[in-house]
Amino acid sequence: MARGERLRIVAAVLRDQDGRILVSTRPAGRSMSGRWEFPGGKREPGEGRWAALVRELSEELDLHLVEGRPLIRIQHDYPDGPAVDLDVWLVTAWEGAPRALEGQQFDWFAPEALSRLDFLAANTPIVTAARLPDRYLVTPPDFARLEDLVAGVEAAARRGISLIQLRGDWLRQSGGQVAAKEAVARARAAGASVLINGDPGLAEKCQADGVHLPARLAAGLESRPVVRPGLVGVSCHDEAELRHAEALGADFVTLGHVRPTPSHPGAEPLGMDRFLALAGSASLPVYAIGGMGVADLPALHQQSIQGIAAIRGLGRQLFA
Ligand SMILES: Nc1nc2c([nH]c(=O)n2[C@@H]2O[C@H](COP(=O)(O)OP(=O)(O)OP(=O)(O)O)[C@@H](O)[C@H]2O)c(=O)[nH]1
Repeated sequence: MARGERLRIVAAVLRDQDGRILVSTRPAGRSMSGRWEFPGGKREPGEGRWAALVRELSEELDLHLVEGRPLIRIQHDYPDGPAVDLDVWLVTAWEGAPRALEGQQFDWFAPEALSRLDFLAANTPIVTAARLPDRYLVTPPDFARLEDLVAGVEAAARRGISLIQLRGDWLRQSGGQVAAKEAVARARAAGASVLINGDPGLAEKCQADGVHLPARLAAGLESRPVVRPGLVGVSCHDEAELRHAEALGADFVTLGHVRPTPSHPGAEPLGMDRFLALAGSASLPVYAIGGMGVADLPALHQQSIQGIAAIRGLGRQLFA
């Protein structure tokens, strides 16, 4: 392999009707054998990304892939091994039942169980991307009463928004903690995870699923604030903040503002081209934030972006 050349790998995240994800072990005789990975392999010269994935899954597991889209793309340099470009797809339709054709083990796991498996080192962000949804709702700053906010969080969760960030000064004001705890409980009962903006201690008190750090708070940290399995998200606006979030061991970032947004009047937006260039350099899942809506998702998915984070674009009306 020429110096600087990366192995181009395609890999698949297959999710069954129960939300379980298919993973397999590396067969005996291969590098890093016995470790868990997502099925896939090297692209052949001249072969398209999807064509390579279809071939690999047929050769390894006797599956015929029908439909899928890019999920995440990351680069990883193994200290004693190859430099890889991992192009991971979320496969949404396939035919057949898996059969191990290469002597590997395979199994279906609930997303939260994946983090207990001994995966290849490059796979941590892929496991996170496979667990996380493509919509991340941030609560609005303006609402009439705390009860309305709690009801809005519950309504969003019932409508299938499965990742929600509670944000606002109200969190630290009278009644805020009680309301946050109630919002966490009701969202969880409806199948959603809730992160608390800016306060790991409060996240713990509210039994939330993690914390979301504003950039200025992240800047003052040298290590990840919450132990796994709690999620840590970080807001980023430029390359330095993105690199710092990666160094902290954040699970994911929001990156923006992509477009002008009423939340940050007058702030110069990144614009889509700059956003895509920065997001493409990230080694963790990235949500586009700032003037984003559900209509942006197909184009973002094509660029291996996790999804969108939004207040207005994901249900402002729920908090009326
Ligand atoms: N299929 C797959 N490969 C992965 C993942 N994560 C990861 O780092 N890789 C790396 O990507 C390469 C996969 O190529 P491959 O599966 O065709 O490799 P191979 O069986 O010929 O084994 P080799 O590494 O001994 O050459 C390996 O270097 C592997 O370590 C993953 O989740 N799935």
